[in-house]
Amino acid sequence: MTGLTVEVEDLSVHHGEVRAVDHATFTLPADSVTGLLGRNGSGKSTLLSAVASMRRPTSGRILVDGEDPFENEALMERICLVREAGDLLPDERIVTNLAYVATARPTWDDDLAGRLLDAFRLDPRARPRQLSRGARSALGVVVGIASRAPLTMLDEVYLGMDAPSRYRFYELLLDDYAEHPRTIVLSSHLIQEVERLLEHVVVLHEGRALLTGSADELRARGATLTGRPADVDAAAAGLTVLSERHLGPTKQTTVLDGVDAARAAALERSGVEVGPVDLQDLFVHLTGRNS
Ligand SMILES: Nc1ncnc2c1ncn2[C@@H]1O[C@H](COP(=O)(O)OP(=O)(O)OP(=O)(O)O)[C@@H](O)[C@H]1O
Repeated sequence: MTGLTVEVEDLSVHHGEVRAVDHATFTLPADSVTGLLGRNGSGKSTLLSAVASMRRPTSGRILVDGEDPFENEALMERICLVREAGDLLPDERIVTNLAYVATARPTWDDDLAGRLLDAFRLDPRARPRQLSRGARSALGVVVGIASRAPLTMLDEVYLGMDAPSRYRFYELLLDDYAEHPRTIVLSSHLIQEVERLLEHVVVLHEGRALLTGSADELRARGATLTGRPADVDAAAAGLTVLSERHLGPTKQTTVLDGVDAARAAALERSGVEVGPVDLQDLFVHLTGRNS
């Protein structure tokens, strides 16, 4: 089973007067991990619920594996959207809930679900309503990973999970993805944490897909310049500065555009180290303005 491709064309989804998604266009490649990055209220959840066919687009088009997902039952069992706690029945035991999910998901792996419950120390006899917020989120993670859906969308599933649990989640997701490639979308604003997982990125801002591409392409749009402060300042002169940090006697400045391979080589020769841009810096720069 391979992952599904998602094509979003000029998509708008309104909630009454609110244009939650506003003429967004992008493609998610099959068998990749995409970060859907955006500030609060940028439209991430609305967009994902439209792809999962829980909301009808106001205009524009969504194609999943070339088909419209709306009321498409055959496609629905291949698409899994996990929001907090995975939309489970709050008063049924976890084991009962998972058995119910399994009947709806042909790709469900029961052994994996058991191992994930152990990893997050979730008692199968517990009921979702009794769980702490972080444990409920971990249960959502179990549903999302063990479903092994060809299109798996995890909408800020880490809410309330502490740092060790979140890192465990990233590790378990990557391990399973390596063995069973599929299309995974992670919506998040914890960019520094998820950055290393991402192969592809869509930055949503005020409902629009502001930036989309492979994570490496986006990182190559800027550069970090590290070295003696005077040398770094000279190298960054005239460029758009995204951030500046002092690291003991050295300075690190992140710039956008303007550092091609030839310029990077010249800077390296003059003692300024050139590295890729941090996605977080790029994200803050692009979405920080209230335009
Ligand atoms: N059911 C709804 N009715 C009216 N407006 C809504 C509804 N759901 C979302 N919105 C509005 O649509 C916009 C996008 O919300 P959405 O939840 O999709 O964003 P988000 O990027 O997922 O946000 P967050 O990161 O805070 O979860 C916001 O302005 C929000 O207030």
